[in-house]
Amino acid sequence: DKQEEDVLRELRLFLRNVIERLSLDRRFRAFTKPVDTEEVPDYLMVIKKPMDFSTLLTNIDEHKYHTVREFMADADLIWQNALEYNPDNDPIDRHIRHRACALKDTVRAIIRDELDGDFERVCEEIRESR
Ligand SMILES: CC(=O)c1csc(NC(=O)C2C[NH2+]C2)n1
Repeated sequence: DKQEEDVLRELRLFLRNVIERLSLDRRFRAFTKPVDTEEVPDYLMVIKKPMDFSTLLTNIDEHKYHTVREFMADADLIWQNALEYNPDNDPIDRHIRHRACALKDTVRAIIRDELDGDFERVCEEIRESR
């Protein structure tokens, strides 16, 4: 109904704003677009569900996320994939793991500080009612 569509529209606006702010952070540049499988040919053999900021944005615009929890499941893939694909003790792997952990902490802090628990509960109620 109208009020429910207003809630879901507010959810999309909030999630787009989170992605926009993450995309402006230079530490997270490697996470802005899908990994180029021409440059990194074995990536899809290791990582089963690639994710990046541009894909999250497309998903938001396609109304794929009805709750913040659903969005977080995909957003967490970005840093989880980076930790999995970069396990070695070499400087490049360690640098991207450090950025992956910074992404994990940054997303959690934004959600903790800026998402009203009552708003997420309304989103979950709408989801369960459908
Ligand atoms: C986005 C992401 O996790 C990514 C892109 S390239 C990369 N890692 C490397 O290129 C090599 C350094 N050891 C593997 N990781």
